Amino acid sequence: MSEHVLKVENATMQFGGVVAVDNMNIVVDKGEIVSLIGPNGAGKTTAFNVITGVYAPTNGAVYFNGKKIIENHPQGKMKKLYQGQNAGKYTHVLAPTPDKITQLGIARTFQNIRLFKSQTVFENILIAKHLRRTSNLFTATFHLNGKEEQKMREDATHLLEIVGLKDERNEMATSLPYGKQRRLEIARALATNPSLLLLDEPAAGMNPQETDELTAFIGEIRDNFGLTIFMIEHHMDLVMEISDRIYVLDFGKPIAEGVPEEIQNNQRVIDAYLGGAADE
Ligand SMILES: Nc1ncnc2c1ncn2[C@@H]1O[C@H](COP(=O)(O)OP(=O)(O)OP(=O)(O)O)[C@@H](O)[C@H]1O
Repeated sequence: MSEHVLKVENATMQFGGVVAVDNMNIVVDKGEIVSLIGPNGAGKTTAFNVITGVYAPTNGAVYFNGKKIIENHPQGKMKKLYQGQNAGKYTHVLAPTPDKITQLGIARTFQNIRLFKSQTVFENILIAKHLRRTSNLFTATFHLNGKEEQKMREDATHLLEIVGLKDERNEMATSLPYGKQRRLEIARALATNPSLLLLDEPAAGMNPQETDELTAFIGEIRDNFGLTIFMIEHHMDLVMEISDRIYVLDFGKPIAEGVPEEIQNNQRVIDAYLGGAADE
């Protein structure tokens, strides 16, 4: 039986009194584009932060290609609170750092663009390629023989061609128009050779034309790079057009899962989200 590329099991993330993610179960299969939607503050980014090792979950586990990569079980008083959810299933804490997650083959973009600001387009890609080899930014640029370095440069050039940024290669990353900065950020994530790509609101701040281009671009990179994509997005046109399946979060809990048509017609979703919070 083939394993899910991503499986989130009973994940709970609590910050003091706020339960940002509440016993969440999600699976994403190979080659799928799956979206995570929900009103502001529903817990979507927190879910990404759990999957990418930014936060160790209060409870639960994350599997990547069938291998458990993250798990936690509550201690002390919390143990009693979460006992019902996993009944002693988890035996130890496994909390890899984000760079270890990247090295496993999971890449991510952020709600706010995070490019290396004082570097060119090409350098942004090259640094990301080095980071796949080592998590240390300083050693990343050393310890390579000429051949390896040459290969990385060729790969970076090739990647810029594929994503349509080769003409901008020597421009400063931050001088690019907004839509292209987003594209560069995705390209930089691709430079780490992921098999799973997490996109956090890739269309945030984009105009309709940029959003249309991005929609096509996400489909293209899924096909060209054999990717599995898990995406948070508020632009419903993009979500409905491109998603194979959609999960809806409300107050940290998944309230629905299904293909776009099912989600559009789900009364609970309409009540919780589409009726009020959608921005389109
Ligand atoms: N580090 C943190 N410390 C305390 N509370 C947090 C932290 N991160 C998130 N939260 C809270 O968790 C809840 C979920 O936030 P989160 O950012 O995950 O929602 P979201 O669905 O991504 O929202 P948006 O669509 O606005 O980006 C919110 O109530 C938020 O205030």
